[in-house]
Amino acid sequence: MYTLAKFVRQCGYIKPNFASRIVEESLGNGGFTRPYQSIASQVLYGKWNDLPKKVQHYVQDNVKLCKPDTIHICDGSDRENEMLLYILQRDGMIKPLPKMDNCWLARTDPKDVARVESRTFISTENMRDTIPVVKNGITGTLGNWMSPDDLDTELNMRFPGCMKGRTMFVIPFSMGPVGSALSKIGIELTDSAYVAASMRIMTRVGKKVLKTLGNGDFVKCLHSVGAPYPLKEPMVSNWPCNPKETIIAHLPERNEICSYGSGYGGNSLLGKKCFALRLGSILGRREGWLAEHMLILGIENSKGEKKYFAAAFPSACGKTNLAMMKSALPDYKITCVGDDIAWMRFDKDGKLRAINPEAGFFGVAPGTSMKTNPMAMETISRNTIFTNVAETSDGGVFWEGLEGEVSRTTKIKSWLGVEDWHAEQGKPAAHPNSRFCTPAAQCPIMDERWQDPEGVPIEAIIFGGRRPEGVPLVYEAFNWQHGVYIGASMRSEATAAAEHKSKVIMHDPFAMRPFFGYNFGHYLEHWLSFQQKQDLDLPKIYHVNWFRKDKNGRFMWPGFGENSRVLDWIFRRVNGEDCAVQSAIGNLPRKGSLNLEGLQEDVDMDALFSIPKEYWQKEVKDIGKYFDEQVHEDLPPEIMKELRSLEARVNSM
Ligand SMILES: Nc1nc2c(ncn2[C@@H]2O[C@H](COP(=O)(O)OP(=O)(O)OP(=O)(O)O)[C@@H](O)[C@H]2O)c(=O)[nH]1
Ligand SMILES: O=C([O-])CC(=O)C(=O)O
Ligand SMILES: [Mn+2]
Repeated sequence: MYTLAKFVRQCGYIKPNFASRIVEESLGNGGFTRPYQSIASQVLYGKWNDLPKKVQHYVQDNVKLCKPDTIHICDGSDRENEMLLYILQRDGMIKPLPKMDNCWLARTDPKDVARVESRTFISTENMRDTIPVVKNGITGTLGNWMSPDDLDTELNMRFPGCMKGRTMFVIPFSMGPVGSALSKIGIELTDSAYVAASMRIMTRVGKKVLKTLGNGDFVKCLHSVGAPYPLKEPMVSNWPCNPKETIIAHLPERNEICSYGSGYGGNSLLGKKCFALRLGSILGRREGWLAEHMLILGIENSKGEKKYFAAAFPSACGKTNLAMMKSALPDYKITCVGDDIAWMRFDKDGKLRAINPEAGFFGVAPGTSMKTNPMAMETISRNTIFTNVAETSDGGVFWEGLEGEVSRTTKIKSWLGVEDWHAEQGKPAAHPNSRFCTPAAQCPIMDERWQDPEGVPIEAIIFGGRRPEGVPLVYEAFNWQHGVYIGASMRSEATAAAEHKSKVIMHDPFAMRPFFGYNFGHYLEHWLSFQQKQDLDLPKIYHVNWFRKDKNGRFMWPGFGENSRVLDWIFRRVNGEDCAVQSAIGNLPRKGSLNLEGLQEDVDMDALFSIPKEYWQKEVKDIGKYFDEQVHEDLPPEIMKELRSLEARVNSM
């Protein structure tokens, strides 16, 4: 009988820990590197000659450097996916979830669960290209710069021989629909089958990409878990990584990304944050477009009138949930174009057009339920890789927020492997940054134009964050420049998406603080530049806050599907409806203009929309200090002008 196991064996895949040993035995030379034969003979899967010359050179250079035992050239086929999953399962990195359809659970080393911002660097000749020059004596918080020489030293300490005993996967991928003028191609080299299987979901992978690429240029993405054989330390949860040596490096001048030591998605799926946001934002500035940490949604009313909005909220602050919400207002239908990243460009008619460069969702699991996000629940019911969630005794998944949706008799095993987990034990069942990785095409409300190579026209841009105090549910910018100021002054409670202590209120301008590819001051100039251009249809700009809390620490607004009430108000504003009143901070909904029909919960609207004067005076002061210290001389004067006008308006409240 022809089995997958047999096929995998025939291809020559051996367990990584045995690979080097076998090479060692067969060579009888103490296990040092295998004598250099031809690179083609190292290829277990795929054809070396199918690779364009430039790609061959890139692979060749890095095979010499990283010394993998074998090479796999990804073609994106279903059969390949079965192999990847088989290998991952065999190596104990994932296990099947039999209650679901082709779903898998990965548990990481608990030291490798989130993005590591402190180890993320951008390297350019000129420091000021990358980060603002901060005020004397202040530590910068708007990105980490490293000189190319220093970075080379860091990389040379890590990459040589880093893939020994492992297979190198060569992943040709397209960010954006293959062949669209707005899309870009990358090649990721990785020694992680988990990354290969996830990239297949998150991006468009395969032969078509190579064909489109031809001998053109691509973004070079090198990734290693940093755990060559023989291992220096035993693996935890069969999850290879190297947290002590982790580094995520960007070399925009060489169109290159090098990530070492972490297998976690945000650090290892290099098409996402590293390429689509950090390098993307640099390209955007150079070429006159925008790469943003934004969801894209479609909203259609009962008259068949349709608009598209983009929204930037920091990590784990509600993009996925807004992008695929089920509207509480029966008059509206929401459709999803993307949940995390938007590439946007003004077209020849002056309309801002957006594409979602991704093909999947790498979404936060906790909090997702039939009640809060039924569309996500449907999406993740099949072909999904879960990471660091808890599992149920009947072969399903569990996380905080699903309490009402599992039967009382099922037992729960926590993400750390604690059997018979109970909430009373005081630790969460799932890691707060546990994620699902799932194909976008499976979402029942994908917009009919989500893969449109032209992109969709954006009519409103929404900023927001977790603001427990002082910030109303929604307000509207007076104009583009004021809107850019609002984006620049964004703040939010830290979340588990990165290594920061959660609940601290952090500045997170444009929800891009961890993702700026270049100097934030220059980024602001780029945004402001659009108001000088003739005949652009500039979208209206808003700020929302679903996370205001009352005295008892409870959310004042029910959120999720009820957020459609805010989208409705924005929709009508974009249509020019007179339903706003001016306030010191922006335009607020006129009393009674927010549609509250059918709202089940009692909401104290006055409290939800209040703008406490002292709070805002402090806010203005904090933001002024932040700009002065962190952006300093790189702050465009227009932004300071906006801050001063806000201050004057707040003082005269
Ligand atoms: N209270 C409340 N919580 C929300 C709301 N929307 C989302 N959340 C919760 O916030 C958390 C993160 O939400 P996501 O939508 O996954 O965040 P995201 O912005 O897509 O995050 P990244 O993928 O990290 O960029 C989840 O636990 C959600 O359940 C809301 O309207 N109200
Ligand atoms: O990159 C990640 O790990 C997931 C994500 O969307 C974010 O953190 O904003
Ligand atoms: Mn994100």
